[in-house]
Amino acid sequence: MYRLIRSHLLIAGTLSILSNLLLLAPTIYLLQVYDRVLPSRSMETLLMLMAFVAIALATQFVVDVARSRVLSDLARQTGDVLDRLILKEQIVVNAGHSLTPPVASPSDAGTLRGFLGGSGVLALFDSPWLIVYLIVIGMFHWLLALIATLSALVLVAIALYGDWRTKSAIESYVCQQRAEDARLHGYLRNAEAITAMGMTENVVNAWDARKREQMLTQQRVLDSTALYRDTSKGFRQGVQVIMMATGAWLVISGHASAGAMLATTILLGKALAPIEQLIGSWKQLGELREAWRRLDTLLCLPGDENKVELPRPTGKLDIQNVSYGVPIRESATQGSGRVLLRGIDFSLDAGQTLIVTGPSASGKSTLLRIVAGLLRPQAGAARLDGAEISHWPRNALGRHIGYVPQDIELMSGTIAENIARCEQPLPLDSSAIVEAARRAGIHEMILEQPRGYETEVGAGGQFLSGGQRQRIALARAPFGNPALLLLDEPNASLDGQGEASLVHALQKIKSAGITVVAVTHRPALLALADQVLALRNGQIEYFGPPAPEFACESGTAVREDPQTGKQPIRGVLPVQPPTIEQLTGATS
Ligand SMILES: Nc1ncnc2c1ncn2[C@@H]1O[C@H](COP(=O)(O)OP(=O)(O)OP(=O)(O)O)[C@@H](O)[C@H]1O
Repeated sequence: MYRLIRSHLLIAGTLSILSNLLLLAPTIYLLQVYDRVLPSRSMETLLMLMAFVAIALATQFVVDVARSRVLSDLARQTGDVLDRLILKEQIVVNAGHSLTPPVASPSDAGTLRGFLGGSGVLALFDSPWLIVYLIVIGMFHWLLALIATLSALVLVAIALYGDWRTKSAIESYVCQQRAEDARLHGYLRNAEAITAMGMTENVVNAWDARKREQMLTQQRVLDSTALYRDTSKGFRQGVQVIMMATGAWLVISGHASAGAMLATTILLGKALAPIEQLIGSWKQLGELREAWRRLDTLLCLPGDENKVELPRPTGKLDIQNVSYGVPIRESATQGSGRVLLRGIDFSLDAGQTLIVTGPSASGKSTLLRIVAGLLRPQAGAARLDGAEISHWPRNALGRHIGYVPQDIELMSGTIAENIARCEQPLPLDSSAIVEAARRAGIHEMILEQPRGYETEVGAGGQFLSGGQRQRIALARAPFGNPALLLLDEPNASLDGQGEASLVHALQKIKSAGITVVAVTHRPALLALADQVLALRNGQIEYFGPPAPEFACESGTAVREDPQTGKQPIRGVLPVQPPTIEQLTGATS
């Protein structure tokens, strides 16, 4: 983090030194008026002093404006860098279906931006000047310096005590706040079901109960901060009275001048002001500290910078003894967990089509996510053209992969933008977009939309039907000619006609030499299969070419039934008897 903001901070720090030096001018002016102008009654001296202080004040104004500009520029620049990183990390974490939330959230960048653009940062810059002011007070009289030092120590002690008392409360409510934000997001995603089933009141009540708890914690922090702020304010005013009284006593006993008495009282006020301001904004400082810690961790996360970009793969896939597990939700501890895939081992030549099937929750989508590089197996390796998938730079790998997830949500934007994978600006030559739509058999469907390819799909694609969303996702996947196409139940929302055009599209894709891995429960895609993989309980039950009984006729898988003749295969594909060890060498 420091590296990101160092240069701006150095400039702002230098300007702060200048500003604080210039801040001494009015005090010197006051001292001179009292101790020199009044006894000598010299108008020239007064005019000279006025000119001196006017120049100092004007310069200070310029320096302060410049310092604020530097800091607001820093807030904007840092925000830009962090916002990008945060969004990237959130996408990666969500794509990996991780139980651990993203390291940082957009509100962390907002907190930092707010702090850098506000008065809190100025108080931080000004507070070290306390020592300089104390030295200057000491130059007038040691007793005044002693009072000032003791009062500064008391204020610092109040600040540290306040920090100690509120730290854990701030941490806990920031944590609650993040969990609530995630929950709120979940409610909004499920708005349709919530409204349709009359769950709105229940959801709002549940949310309200949790929010109230969070608000109570926040209120405790605010109350304590207000208490420390008022205490420090009262204390500072009391100290100024004592300081003035001591100054007056020193003047009466001839140890100091009247000017020194006033000057030191004013200096003390200036010295303590930033500390008082910091105490008053302790809640924001606590939030900033939390945000800073998370942003720092985010910036330290390993990126793709050092990964070597490999040439375009041919699409040969080697899944070598892959096992994948997740920690148990309740304990969320590493070590003990649940195995979702165990000893998955198979290879697919470039250009081959693999149909993955198996009962619900057998691990099909999990396997697909591993092949897409979204999940990293704990054991074994998934390789694309011999290179471990996790070793690929994420963006480079993505260009070679077409992926249709099980739950399709399109991005806000036009149909064309969605097909072109949100490329900005859209390619000038839109023939690739139209070609992708034609290949998926949706060109005509798109032309029927109100604004054709320019039709807005709405948030998540809400203006389109489930089948339309699926077909646009199917056009997007092979856009850019990837080497590997991964489809998770691509025909789940399609009618007979849609399924037939999907089969047709996949035939074209297959003849273009693209490797395809498609998860399906339905037999229509079997006609395209070079290999079939059947999973059960996270293990391979069958891997090999479609067995003879999976014969396909007119795009429909059929099996010879001794009694009734050829019957279409329905539901889950029939699988070989479990010969897992022979087929995969997997150990359970
Ligand atoms: N992020 C996760 N954390 C914990 N468990 C998970 C996670 N993702 C998947 N699972 C579990 O892994 C198992 C396999 O899920 P997966 O989605 O791979 O099954 P599937 O075969 O694709 O099922 P379906 O055909 O119903 O889509 C399920 O029991 C699911 O609960």
